[in-house]
Amino acid sequence: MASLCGSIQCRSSPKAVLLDAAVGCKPGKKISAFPTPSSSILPVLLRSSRSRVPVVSQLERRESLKTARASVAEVPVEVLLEDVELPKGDMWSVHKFGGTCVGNSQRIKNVANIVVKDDSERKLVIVSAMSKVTDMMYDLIHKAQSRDDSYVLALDNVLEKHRSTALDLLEGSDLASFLSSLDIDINNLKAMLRAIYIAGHATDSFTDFVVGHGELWSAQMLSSVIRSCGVDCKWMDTRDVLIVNPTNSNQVDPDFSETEKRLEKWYSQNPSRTIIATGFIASTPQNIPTTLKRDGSDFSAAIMGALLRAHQVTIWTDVDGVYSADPRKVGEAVILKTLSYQEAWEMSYFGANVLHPRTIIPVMRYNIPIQIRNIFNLSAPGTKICHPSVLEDENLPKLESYVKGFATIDNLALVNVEGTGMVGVPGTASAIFGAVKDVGANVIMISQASSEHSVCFAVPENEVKAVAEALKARFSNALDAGRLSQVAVIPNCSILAAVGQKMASTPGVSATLFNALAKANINIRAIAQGCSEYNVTVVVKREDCTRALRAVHSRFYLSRTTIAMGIIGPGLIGSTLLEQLKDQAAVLKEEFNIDLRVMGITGSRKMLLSGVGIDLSQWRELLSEKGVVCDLEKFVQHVQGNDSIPNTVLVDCTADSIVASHYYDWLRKGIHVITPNKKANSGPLDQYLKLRALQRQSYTHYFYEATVGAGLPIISTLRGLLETGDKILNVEGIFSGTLSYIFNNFSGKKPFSEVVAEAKEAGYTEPDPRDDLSGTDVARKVIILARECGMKLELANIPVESLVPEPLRTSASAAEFMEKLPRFDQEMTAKLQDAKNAGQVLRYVGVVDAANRRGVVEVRKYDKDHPFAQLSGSDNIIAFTTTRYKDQPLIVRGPGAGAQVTAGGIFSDILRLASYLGAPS
Ligand SMILES: NC(=O)C1=CN([C@@H]2O[C@H](COP(=O)(O)OP(=O)(O)OC[C@H]3O[C@@H](n4cnc5c(N)ncnc54)[C@H](O)[C@@H]3O)[C@@H](O)[C@H]2O)C=CC1
Ligand SMILES: N[C@@H](CC=O)C(=O)O
Ligand code: NA
Repeated sequence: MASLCGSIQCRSSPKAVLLDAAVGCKPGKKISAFPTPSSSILPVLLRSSRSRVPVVSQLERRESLKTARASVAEVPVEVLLEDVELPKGDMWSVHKFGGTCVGNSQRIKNVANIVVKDDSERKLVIVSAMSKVTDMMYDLIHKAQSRDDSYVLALDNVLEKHRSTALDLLEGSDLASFLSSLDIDINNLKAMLRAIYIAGHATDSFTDFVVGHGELWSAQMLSSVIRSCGVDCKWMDTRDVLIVNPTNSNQVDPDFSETEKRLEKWYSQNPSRTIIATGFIASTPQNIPTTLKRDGSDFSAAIMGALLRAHQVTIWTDVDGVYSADPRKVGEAVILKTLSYQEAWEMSYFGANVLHPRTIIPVMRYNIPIQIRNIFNLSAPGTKICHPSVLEDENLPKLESYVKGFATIDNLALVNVEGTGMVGVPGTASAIFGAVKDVGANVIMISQASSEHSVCFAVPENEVKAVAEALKARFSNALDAGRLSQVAVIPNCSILAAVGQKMASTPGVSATLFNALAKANINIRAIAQGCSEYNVTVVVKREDCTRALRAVHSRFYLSRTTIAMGIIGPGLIGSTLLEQLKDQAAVLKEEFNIDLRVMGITGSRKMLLSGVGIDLSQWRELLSEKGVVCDLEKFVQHVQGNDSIPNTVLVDCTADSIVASHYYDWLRKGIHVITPNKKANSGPLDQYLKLRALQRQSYTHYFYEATVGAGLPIISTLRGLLETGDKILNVEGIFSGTLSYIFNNFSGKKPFSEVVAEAKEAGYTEPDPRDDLSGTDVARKVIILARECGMKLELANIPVESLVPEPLRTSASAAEFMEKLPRFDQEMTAKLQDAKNAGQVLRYVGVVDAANRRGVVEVRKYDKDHPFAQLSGSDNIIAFTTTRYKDQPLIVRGPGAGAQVTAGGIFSDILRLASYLGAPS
């Protein structure tokens, strides 16, 4: 029989018995059959040409052939084949192996191995051309029709690739058969390409005929290898079976009933439990070769799976399955274990490299699952695409099961047709889309609000010019008359779609999606959701698309809440924060789903950058060994420009007003800012107001709890009072950890300068301790709280009593100041003695006098039983007197300076940010 090729194993199945009887061999004994030219369609193509190629198609020959030639132990014998009925049902499993799966001889052996190991009763295997071969074949056509002689050489390369693969794979008569059939094919191709060369043109069917050869060769080689493993196996040229009708959109529609008839007939003449069939290629009802176009082999497998009512169609590829988002854009994308047909459909429509939607339709009719598997990672279970009722319970977090994945389409433009003249006018939409159709543009998304003032739709960017021109021409009267105000084009857009079957009828999914986008500061240009609710589609600026994808992906718990952090100023506080982050990172990841990645650390001289996150156990060594000259702009770009992380925060641990002056720009870029640095909030009022206004307008966060009272909840307490409608009358307190420590410990036993040195050593002071002793630091805190209460004060408005001896105020450096301070010890001892004599203690206090809208910083004397006199260590104490807390003020007290508590306050702001960005609370 025509397609018997190589050796086959006799089996004791009914069909095999028939064959066994015919050839007189026992089950298990090998028989061989002669090959036949695979290019069975060629004569059909050339029937009307004057070629010397025989004009009887193999199909026709097969019609008339009632016998097939076979051989036992290489001796040809005639085998009489009787019609055998094609069994259908779940005894069949269908596999499809793409080009990379059969890319070389070793891979073809692997494929054979997988096929042999599949213990299904019957198997049909669709195989693509070896990788790159289809492109090589298209290149032959291209060269020949451009009259480029090098097509001859290129054809030799095609021949050589298959010859050498066959030499690796096959031997004996199998090899001889294949090589002889390959030679015939190549000679036929040579003739055909010559004809194309002379004509300078290739028709579609000529092209389809040529390019389909890759599949013919890989199917023949694979079937030979499988037979050599002792498995009864035949190869099928699907052009003899698969019949399709071209549609006008460069697609084809399978003719299922004709294909079924032909498949049954083919099977009756080629009964086998394992069939290796060519993917991609098919014929028209007139037996003209054609192809199934893009992703054609998947489609071949789906059609065959449906016709056989197979229990499963496995699509073998080189990825572990379908990802929740493009893994090149979202590093944390996960493989989905299951998808419903509709979900797979939507994902692939929106650009996910899943399956072409049409591939799903044939199998969906019979609820046949499609399994996507990685041929290079057999341990990965892959993704199963099936009816929603059989989706496995994956124990996924709730939201994940609602939204399965996200996909994007780039290079789009939005067209907005706007005007009052459209309202209530039937036919407007038809006229708009009629004009779009006339220029052959593909409308990807449509959105129209019910006010009917505008119709907005997305088309591929390269089609938008023609669309806009067509619309302007079509509506020129309406535009002139003002019934339409504009046909506007918004270029550089992308679509982001969230896909999930369970989104239907689940409130809150789109709210969560939009919320995640808002929090990532991404503006949505247009929205569409069909009433199937399987996808929610938004249009965003192209430059925002990847960030948008990451933000929504991370929000729906497909990945952790991941934040890219940049730490500026790894001094005392900064380095303590890095230490705390290092210790807590694993717990945050595992228990709270928060993944904090320090992507950069910059001091004032060197910076260290990382693409994945700095190893915090050795950041000091890395900074000193691998650090580069610091450049704040580059640093910020790097931290924000990370590939896989949607959220960025810069943590300013300096006391630098220049660093603080960048906050506005950073927030505008969507970068969150967290800081213990008081310079921005106590700096020039106009800049402060601008910063806060920006912060309120956007979803970008600016947290600065540690600027007052270090880790103590001062800002948050004040906010809480104000936001719940309380009225602040007065905030009074000891705001300086340094001064608190000094006054708590300066009892006269040690000189004043020594106590100051202790405070510095303990990490309570500002980088320059004069900022503490001068009262400036306290004045800044008073300003910060006053402004928080809505008072518009500048630092200069606060009268401050300085403790820095007059002659030291102009010392060149903090070090010089510390060195000279002992000269003034006696002066301070005298002040202390004055207070003691009066039975009182000295305390350095700051006051926000909200009632009188002023602030003050001064040394006050307090009785020894006053709460302010009871402090120890670096304690701060802050008393809020409000309308609600009038008789007894609300008091917050505790250590208000020091590395651990300050870094802890910053850390807690970072976690607040994570929770605002969607981490579970
Ligand atoms: N020490 C404490 O208890 C508290 C401190 N703070 C604030 O924390 C901040 C840091 O204080 P410390 O760590 O004690 O100071 P520090 O002097 O130990 O550290 C500051 C670091 O910033 C670096 N730096 C300065 N300018 C820079 C620039 N332009 N770019 C990059 N790096 C730069 C310095 O080289 C230094 O490493 C200050 O704003 C301080 O007011 C806030 C609350 C409590
Ligand atoms: N130097 C400051 C540190 C906190 O802001 C202080 O002493 O309070
Ligand atoms: Na605080």
